[in-house]
Amino acid sequence: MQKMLSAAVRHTARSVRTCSSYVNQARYVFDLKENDDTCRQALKSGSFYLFHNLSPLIRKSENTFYTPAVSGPDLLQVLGSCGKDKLSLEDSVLLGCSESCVAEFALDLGSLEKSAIEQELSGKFTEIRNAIAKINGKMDAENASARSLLQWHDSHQYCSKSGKPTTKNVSGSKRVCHVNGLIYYPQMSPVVITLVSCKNRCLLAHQENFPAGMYTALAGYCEIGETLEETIRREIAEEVGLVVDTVRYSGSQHWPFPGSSLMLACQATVKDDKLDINRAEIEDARWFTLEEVTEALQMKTLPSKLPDGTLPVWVPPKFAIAHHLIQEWVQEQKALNGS
Ligand SMILES: NC(=O)C1=CN([C@@H]2O[C@H](COP(=O)(O)OP(=O)(O)OC[C@H]3O[C@@H](n4cnc5c(N)ncnc54)[C@H](OP(=O)(O)O)[C@@H]3O)[C@@H](O)[C@H]2O)C=CC1
Ligand SMILES: [Mg+2]
Repeated sequence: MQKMLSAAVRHTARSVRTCSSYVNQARYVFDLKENDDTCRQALKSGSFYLFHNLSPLIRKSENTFYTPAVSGPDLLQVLGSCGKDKLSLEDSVLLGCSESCVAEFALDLGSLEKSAIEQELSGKFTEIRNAIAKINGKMDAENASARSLLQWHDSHQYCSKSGKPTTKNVSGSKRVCHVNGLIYYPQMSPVVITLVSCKNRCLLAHQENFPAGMYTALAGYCEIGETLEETIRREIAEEVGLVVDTVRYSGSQHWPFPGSSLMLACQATVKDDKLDINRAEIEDARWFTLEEVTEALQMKTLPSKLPDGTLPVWVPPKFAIAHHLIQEWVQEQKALNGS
């Protein structure tokens, strides 16, 4: 009995510690956002993900690349030798905190000479999509939300009502106009991305601005006043002339290109598969079989040309939610077929 009790206590203690640890982290981050002095203090012991004009710093260790977290004191030293008068730790934006409650920030060093900092930090500032490809196709918070936040601050320097400069709070969770008190919070646009299917085929589309050969699910920005389902119905009708029958939510992703979007991914079905493509928006849209989609999923980004000079169809890489929507459909089809 005693043995069972202590096992139960141990189990409870472990679950409480895990839960309380997440709660502690969430509340610590909330405090950092709300309280300038707490955040100022945290900057000294925080860790920093560094960017140069929105390109993240990546470092190579043996054969792998990673985005290094630079400590506050190390960063101060770099700023000291490369341009202390141009930037300070307070120009950073808060990203969150580690499990051990070390605050994590992002700082864009775009006003400093790139090659000098790269040398100091033993890394390279790399265009974000190339950086993601190098760090094993992972797009984590250091890249996604950091880029969106830094970009938002850069483009919200002035109040749209008074025309006067806005000031960021220490954490960067908002900007304030001191003339009229207006508060600006970082914004993102909701976007639906829908994989439409009809019986045993799914619809993938290619836009003029996509890389050659890349086909993906249909996407579109939500308009004010619309529900998620209404946006899906409208976008599918606008882009390919189909009437959506059913919609099922699948997942979501923060997407930092070109600005900051919340991608809401859904599976949808239609009863009638006759396409009427809106060529102003979509260059091509086609129904694909399970075999064709399975093959496209296995293709590497930018596959080599076929003997006739064309590129085989490929789909977005794993860091895009489109990839997971397509993979989900493939798995469901295979389950239906019993394969
Ligand atoms: N993560 C993923 O897996 C994927 C992400 N996406 C992303 O989804 C997003 C939307 O897809 P897309 O097909 O282009 O969308 P839409 O079909 O809605 O067309 C884009 C056009 O909508 C207009 N628009 C309306 N509202 C906005 C807004 N808030 N921000 C920017 N443009 C707006 C713009 O037109 P105008 O410039 O004429 O004003 C823009 O060119 C893209 O940013 C794309 O990167 C797409 C596919 C996969
Ligand atoms: Mg679209």
